[in-house]
Amino acid sequence: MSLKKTSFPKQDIRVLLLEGVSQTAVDALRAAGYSQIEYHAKALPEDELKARIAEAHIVGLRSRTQLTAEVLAEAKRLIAIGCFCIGTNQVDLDAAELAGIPVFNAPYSNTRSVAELVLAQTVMLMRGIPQKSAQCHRGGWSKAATGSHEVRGKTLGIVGYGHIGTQVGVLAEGLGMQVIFHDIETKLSLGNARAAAGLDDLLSRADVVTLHVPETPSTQWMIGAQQLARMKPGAHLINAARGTVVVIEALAAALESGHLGGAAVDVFPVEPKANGDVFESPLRGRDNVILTPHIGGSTLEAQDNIGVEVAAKLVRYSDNGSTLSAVNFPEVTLPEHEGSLRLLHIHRNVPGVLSRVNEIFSRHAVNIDGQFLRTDANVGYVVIDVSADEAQAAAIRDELSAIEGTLRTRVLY
Ligand SMILES: NC(=O)c1ccc[n+]([C@@H]2O[C@H](COP(=O)([O-])OP(=O)(O)OC[C@H]3O[C@@H](n4cnc5c(N)ncnc54)[C@H](O)[C@@H]3O)[C@@H](O)[C@H]2O)c1
Ligand SMILES: O=C(O)CC[C@@H](O)C(=O)O
Repeated sequence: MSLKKTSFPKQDIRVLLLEGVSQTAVDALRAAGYSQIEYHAKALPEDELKARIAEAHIVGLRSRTQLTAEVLAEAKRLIAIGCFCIGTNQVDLDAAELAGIPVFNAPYSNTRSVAELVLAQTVMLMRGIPQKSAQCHRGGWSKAATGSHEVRGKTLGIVGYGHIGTQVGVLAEGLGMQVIFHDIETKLSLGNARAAAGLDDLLSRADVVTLHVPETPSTQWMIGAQQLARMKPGAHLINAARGTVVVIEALAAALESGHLGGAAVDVFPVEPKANGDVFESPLRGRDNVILTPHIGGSTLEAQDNIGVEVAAKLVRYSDNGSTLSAVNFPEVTLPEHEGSLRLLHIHRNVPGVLSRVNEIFSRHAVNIDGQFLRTDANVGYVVIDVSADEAQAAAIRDELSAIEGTLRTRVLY
């Protein structure tokens, strides 16, 4: 296979894939010429993570690996991070950006999987199936309709009306539910869904409340004892968002007191690092709680799609410099650079850098075929296509690297 040359051969680019990301990612990376792939089925302990990431140019992970500022400080060679999931809260996005490292994710690939699970849990909880199933497992038999309800005509309250929340709403309306939602942004209502007057209003009206917010400072512990007390007696809570959104001890207390009828919880404040590790939770042992090991988005369909999508974003950035859909970085969509060398310069967004960049190019008297620039509050990303030979490009790159405020430079040949 003839491979387009990059600043150093693709075959030398080391890709570290963690947490058993789908084989489709490995296949896509190999097909694009990336052969140095280190694959781990689990998350690594922090010490090992630091040692492995120090060697890596690209890292791929799911929700368990914490890429803190401390871990990223070890990642001297890292050029890109791929979160093979929706959530990116496990990465210190600011620290990554200030190290000149874009972070990519798969914002839609497992949306449907989560929505289907939540819909199923809504039906199960409203029918009291978790308790009935547990009873049968213990040899019991209680064939009563008490506490068992159709979902038709009941109210589903969706907190966070984004990609997943809206899908859940559409599916729930298909079963005849009334959908209300609460979001901090003004959202277009799909179908007959209606915005609630606020979180308290939603909590006091819904038969089932389902959470679909990201982990942010505004969502941390947003459902505590006070909010649970506002829910209707006998109502149910579903959390497939993030474990930090619900105060789990308060949820356990609301279930213990009988105020809530049941819950389905997929995400936890502390989750085991690996399959087989012990799962500790105050919700364990309760018949009216469906517990799942953070598998809302874990279907083969979703994982395969995520593998393809995130690998493609990493390859596009590594080969071409394109940062389209990066979650922490100025987004630049770039054409191919056939016939030109492409220089990438990532710098702190401070005054004077761009004029120094341009001064270097004019001094070298190379023809500029294209220039692309995007900035955000922290970082500037400038991409320059030039007609130059490799020696000129290397000289320019060295001068660019010496500009104060430079975070990273690369040449794509
Ligand atoms: N359990 C799983 O396996 C699984 C799978 C996928 C996603 N998730 C989680 O679900 C979250 C939501 O995913 P999505 O794709 O729908 O995200 P999204 O960004 O499309 O939607 C999130 C919505 O929440 C809203 N929001 C943010 N802060 C809020 C607040 N304080 N109060 C009310 N609304 C608020 C946003 O405005 C947005 O509309 C992800 O961030 C991830 O953490 C979990
Ligand atoms: O695959 C995972 O580990 C996380 C899945 C989910 O929480 C997501 O954010 O997409």
